[in-house]
Amino acid sequence: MSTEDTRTGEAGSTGEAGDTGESATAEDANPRVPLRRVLGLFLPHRSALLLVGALVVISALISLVNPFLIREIMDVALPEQRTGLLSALAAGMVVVAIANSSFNVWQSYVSTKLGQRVMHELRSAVYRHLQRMSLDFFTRTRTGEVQSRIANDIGDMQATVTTSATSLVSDVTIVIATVTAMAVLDWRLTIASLIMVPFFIWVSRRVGTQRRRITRARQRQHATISTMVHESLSVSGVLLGHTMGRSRSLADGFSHESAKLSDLELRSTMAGRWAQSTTWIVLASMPAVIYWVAGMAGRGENTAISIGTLVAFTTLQQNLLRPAVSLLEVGVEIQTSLELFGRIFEYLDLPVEVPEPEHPRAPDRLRGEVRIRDARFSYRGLPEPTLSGIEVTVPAGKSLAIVGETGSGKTTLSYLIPRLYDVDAGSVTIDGVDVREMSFETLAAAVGIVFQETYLFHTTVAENLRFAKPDATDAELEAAARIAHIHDHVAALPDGYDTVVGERGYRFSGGEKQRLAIARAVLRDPPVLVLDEATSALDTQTEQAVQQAIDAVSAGRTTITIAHRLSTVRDADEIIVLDGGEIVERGTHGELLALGGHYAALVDRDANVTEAA
Ligand SMILES: Nc1ncnc2c1ncn2[C@@H]1O[C@H](COP(=O)(O)OP(=O)(O)OP(=O)(O)O)[C@@H](O)[C@H]1O
Repeated sequence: MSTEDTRTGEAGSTGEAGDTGESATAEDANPRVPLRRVLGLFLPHRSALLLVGALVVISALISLVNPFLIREIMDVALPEQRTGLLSALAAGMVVVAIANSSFNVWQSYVSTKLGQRVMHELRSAVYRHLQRMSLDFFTRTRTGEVQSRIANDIGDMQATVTTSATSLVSDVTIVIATVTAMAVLDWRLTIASLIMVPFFIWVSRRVGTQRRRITRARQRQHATISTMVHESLSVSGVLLGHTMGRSRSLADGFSHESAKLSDLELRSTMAGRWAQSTTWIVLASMPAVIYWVAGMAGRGENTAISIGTLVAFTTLQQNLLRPAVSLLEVGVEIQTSLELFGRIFEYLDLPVEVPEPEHPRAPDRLRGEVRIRDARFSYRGLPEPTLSGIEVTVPAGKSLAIVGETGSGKTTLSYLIPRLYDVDAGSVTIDGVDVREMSFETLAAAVGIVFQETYLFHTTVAENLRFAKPDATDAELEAAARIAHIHDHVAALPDGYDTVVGERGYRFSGGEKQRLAIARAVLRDPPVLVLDEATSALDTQTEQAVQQAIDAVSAGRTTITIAHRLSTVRDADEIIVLDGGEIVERGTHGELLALGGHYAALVDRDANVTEAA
């Protein structure tokens, strides 16, 4: 455990690289996201989707009515001075405007709700999936990276998906309907208007690709910034930064990364702006072209275009302006969101390395016999196995101590029991059932762990303890705290069990935090207790307090202790000595001393250290 913590701790000095602790997933990969997969997310909401589509089409069609009313006003009602018809047509125009706006509001409500629902499902799915990832994933991935994908990527997607998808439908409908209406009015003017379309499509695609590239870089930069904040502005990060005199250089490093993000944001916003402006200018000049074409066409016989048609036509053309420009923008936005979807799908596609069995088995009665048979385990990427040929049986209620040099594999072995990793070969069973066959719930009920470094949430003592057992009564909390020898301390605090422990429990001392962790572990009353002993980091008095707590909670349970101080393992029923991931000696304290091998040497060294202290 300690080795691992140091590694992540070192990565905390993000000031230099910002990219330390790179994710296991290949960040440079650019997986093409199939559009079908994105659409698949919306499929379960077919009815809402259809409603949005219908509303969009209706409001687009309604907006087409006005030009025809205008034509009637210009060509019939006004010249023929038919006041009744004029009033009806004018009233019609007002009704159309009201109907159009009402449908728009309704449609934006339904579509935003739909978009938010899909994003919420995606966010939850990613969180749920990441909860199933093994420890391996988290030791390789920057926490800020995970945070950033859930917060920034999905957040940005939300904006693009909800607005882009609806404006896509709406724009396409308006464009098709308007062009049809234009063709009904006059096909020659329509052709003259559409001549530039292929050019616009080409421009949009180019800008889209460019934007996608910038988005990828931008989201990665977001993740870097999140990681830096997460690592260097946490209690541990600040402690390290201050004591190493690196606060200023961390701030400079952050400033550098922040400037990079600003630059990327600017480039992302500006990508394609020139193309958009050109499009706007061309479309806005269209009426001029139309008047010119109409004027020219009007010189021949039988080809004159009525003033009404001309005004109706240019009105339609103005209608086209906004959706046409927005369509080009939507094309670019879709490319952007595909990139974001890609980053999210990448996480969703990560294989679950420690899967929960579909048909779990549970021991008839949990007694707490732990058996490890011929177990082998290798960390990914390491050439040699970290553990091999491990063969241990701890009868229910007995104690096992694991000792060995630093890096010999003690912590790794303890991880195999609660299935933080799965063995590569061999098996781990509890009361005769392979841990791989147990549901996570059964396993958690069977094994309680106290890690070397205590992790507490930024909430009250009571809430922290209840994390182990949400329905625990106050009396149960107190009983657990008493066993762990921490009740008196907590009760003496001004707010007692309602005291907020502070970020990661920094408002408690090391020994107090450990005893809280012990109380938390025994609250569930697990028959097996794994203790990664950290007493070496504590002073003698605190160590005694923690040891008393450990002795108290160990009574009647199977305990597997990773011992860093040999004074604490004398009474263990069995001691195994690890060396290079293999068991090199086993027996009781007396037997191992008599053997005069590794254990005796370790005890010797430990005694010297204690004496020297
Ligand atoms: N996540 C990991 N990925 C790769 N290698 C790891 C990982 N965790 C530990 N190791 C390596 O596996 C070996 C065993 O580590 P482990 O933490 O089990 O040792 P330990 O005996 O508990 O040491 P200590 O007494 O210092 O806590 C070490 O060489 C360590 O560097």
